Amino acid sequence: MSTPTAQRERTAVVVGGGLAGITAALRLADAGVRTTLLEARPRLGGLAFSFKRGELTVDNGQHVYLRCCTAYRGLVERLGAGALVDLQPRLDVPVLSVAADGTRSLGRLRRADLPVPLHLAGSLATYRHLSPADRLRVVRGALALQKLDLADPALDGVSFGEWLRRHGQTPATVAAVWDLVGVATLNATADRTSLALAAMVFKTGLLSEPGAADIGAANVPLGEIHHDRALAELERAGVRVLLRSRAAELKAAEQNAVRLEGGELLTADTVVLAGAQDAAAALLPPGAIPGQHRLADLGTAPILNVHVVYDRPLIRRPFFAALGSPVQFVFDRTRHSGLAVPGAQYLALSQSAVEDEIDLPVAELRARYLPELERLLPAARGARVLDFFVTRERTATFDPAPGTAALRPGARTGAPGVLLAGSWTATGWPATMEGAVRSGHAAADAALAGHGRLPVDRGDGRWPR
Ligand SMILES: Cc1cc2nc3c(=O)[nH]c(=O)nc-3n(C[C@H](O)[C@H](O)[C@H](O)COP(=O)(O)OP(=O)(O)OC[C@H]3O[C@@H](n4cnc5c(N)ncnc54)[C@H](O)[C@@H]3O)c2cc1C
Repeated sequence: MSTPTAQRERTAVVVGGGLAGITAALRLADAGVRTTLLEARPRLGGLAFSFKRGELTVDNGQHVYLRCCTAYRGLVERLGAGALVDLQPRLDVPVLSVAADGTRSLGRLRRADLPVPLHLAGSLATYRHLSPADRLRVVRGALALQKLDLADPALDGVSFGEWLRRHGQTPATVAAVWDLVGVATLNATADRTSLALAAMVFKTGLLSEPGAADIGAANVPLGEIHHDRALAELERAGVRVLLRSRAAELKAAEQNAVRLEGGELLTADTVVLAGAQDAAAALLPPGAIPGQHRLADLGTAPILNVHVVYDRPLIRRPFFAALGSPVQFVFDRTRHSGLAVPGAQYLALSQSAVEDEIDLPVAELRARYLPELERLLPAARGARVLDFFVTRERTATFDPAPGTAALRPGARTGAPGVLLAGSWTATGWPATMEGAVRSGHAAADAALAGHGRLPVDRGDGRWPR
């Protein structure tokens, strides 16, 4: 005879060891649920991971977060990794452009310690990449954006680009401000982005609190936080972590059962599917969520990272953005990577929304990017390239196109005890670490609801305890 759930220890299986799955598993374990975390790959961290290349430890892609990413910051603290991330005291993005005659111009997107929206006014007023008239246009655009109601479903039917044009934005303002920020955060140009997602990003990041957009990043390889620290903390919390363990089938019944590729069957009251949308589509019982057959319509978008090790230092700042160049953002990775060649510098170019480049051969990317780096950085002209390689993430994010909101399900499904998590679910955020962690909290909150007075995620970044 089976024991009633209320009288025995509750159990959960979390499928997927990315940030969403790590969060959900920790929360469930914290609440006393006997939890198993399955990860198909040999490491945790999902899309935000590191690997070894000779002496270098390489991140698959440069990851940054903003001060307003409270849930991600809360997870980092929960993992005891607060000292392994840095956060700018004040937003400061150097933006470099080089004219055809070689004239270099460095603009700065910086914030002051003033209330919103004045915090950006001084920086915009002197922003070299825009004429005075265009600077005013940006201010008007920002004020119009601030008035948008993020709860209005109509926003998702419009492209950000179309809205920007309707609000007086020019190709110059789109390139120097809206796409400069938007492509990196949304992984699509304004014309291909839902106004709902763009408005969410700009309102939250630039127009909520003065410090919201201060930029942070790990000061160690991502794997030290998302794998090493996460594994240690999950095990400390009592989670059974099974790496190299792919869930092949979910049998939803009174007791849900997950069959591993190797044949093992794990039964659990709660199953959190925390893989990407294709993984969820493969495992969800038929009819578990409305519009399940449309999950594949939630497309994906690529991110490319171009890694170059030079024999000498070329940049002094931790990162800069380029304008009027195929180069988007350039990060100094020397310190994080363990590069041991004295005097050498390791730069990583983070290239978002690069559908037309993601499959180009390395030789072609080298021919495209090395001369461009020489044009942007005069010191590169005499420098020797010690290493050049690329990392390609073809399905880095979901495609943030208009119409996306309707395709993103919430955590709850119609199958009892089966929940969804992942940055692609309905968090309101674009595909980010923040969205992933929020989705993990949402799944845990839904799983734990009705099981007594357990702490829930308050959305303030403090780990529910
Ligand atoms: C190159 C790149 C740069 C990025 N830059 C940023 C950035 O700067 N800032 C930012 O906030 N975000 C960034 N992102 C996005 C961010 O990394 C993701 O949104 C986030 O990590 C997604 O986490 P997740 O847990 O939702 O999913 P994932 O990371 O996709 O994790 C899902 C996990 O589930 C596992 N899985 C799937 N199916 C199964 C199965 N059947 N059985 C077992 N395991 C399974 C997968 O192996 C994977 O590990 C970037 C992404 C990339 C790729």
